[in-house]
Amino acid sequence: MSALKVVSSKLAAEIDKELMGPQIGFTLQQLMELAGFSVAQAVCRQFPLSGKTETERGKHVFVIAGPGNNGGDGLVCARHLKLFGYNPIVYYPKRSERTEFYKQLVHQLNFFKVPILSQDEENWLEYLKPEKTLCIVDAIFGFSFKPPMREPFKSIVEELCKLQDRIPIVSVDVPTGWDVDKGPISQPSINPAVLVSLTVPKPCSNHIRENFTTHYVGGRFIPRDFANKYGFEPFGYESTDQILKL
Ligand SMILES: NC(=O)C1=CN([C@@H]2O[C@H](COP(=O)(O)OP(=O)(O)OC[C@H]3O[C@@H](n4cnc5c(N)ncnc54)[C@H](O)[C@@H]3O)[C@@H](O)[C@H]2O)[C@@H](O)CC1
Ligand SMILES: [K+]
Repeated sequence: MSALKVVSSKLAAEIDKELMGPQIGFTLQQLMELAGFSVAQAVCRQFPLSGKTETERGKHVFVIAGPGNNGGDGLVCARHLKLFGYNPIVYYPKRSERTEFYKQLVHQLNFFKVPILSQDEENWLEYLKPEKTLCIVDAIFGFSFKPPMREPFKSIVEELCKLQDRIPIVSVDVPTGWDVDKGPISQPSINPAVLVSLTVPKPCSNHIRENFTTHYVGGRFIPRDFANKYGFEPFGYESTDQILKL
């Protein structure tokens, strides 16, 4: 398999900054909406509800949201999943006070009656049972993660690693705990069943397990010349799709 075109964590941060800079003028909210929407689409593509029994359709999609923008993508994803007929439930243990915007995303989840576990929920693992859970959306950390991981996420990720053989994990942008550039640097590590790279894959995506992880790219929000400026070709999304299987 030829190595994918990837951009480093440093370049990914620069791309983000330029997209939201004065000349282009995207807002974070716009990009996050498209990012979360594309992750929801990847869940639908990978775990379609059509033809499933009532019990299967009722299973939870357990979304774990971290404190930064990767977590924000997870909150948006949960809202779209609800609209798509799924049964999302959100665990958001460390809520960002950085901007009002994150609180608004939580209000929107309440509006859609998506359950959000309390911040200090001790029994969160009760919601993670193969017979009750369709998949886990790992929206804990993305391209700004710097190891080593601090609590409470260290313990959370350890628990996810124990469960991942029985419940598939969908990682948003970067499998949580992986070094963005070097891949899995400590054990145990998350091995996602699905990785949704946003805008362009990061170098760590070259370490996903072939024949195990399905890799999508999402976050369809840049024109060709901008992609070329950063050294990659735009992805061949079809029609109105927000994701492309790589
Ligand atoms: N252009 C794009 O591709 C876009 C990317 N977005 C998302 O934004 C993400 C990047 O967001 P951020 O820059 O906010 O960063 P992250 O969400 O990756 O992480 C930042 C947060 O993690 C904490 N953190 C970092 N290292 C830690 C450690 N070792 N232990 C505990 N906590 C730690 C930081 O204190 C901060 O709160 C991307 O990966 C992607 O998911 C979208 O929301 C918007 C558009
Ligand atoms: K992640």
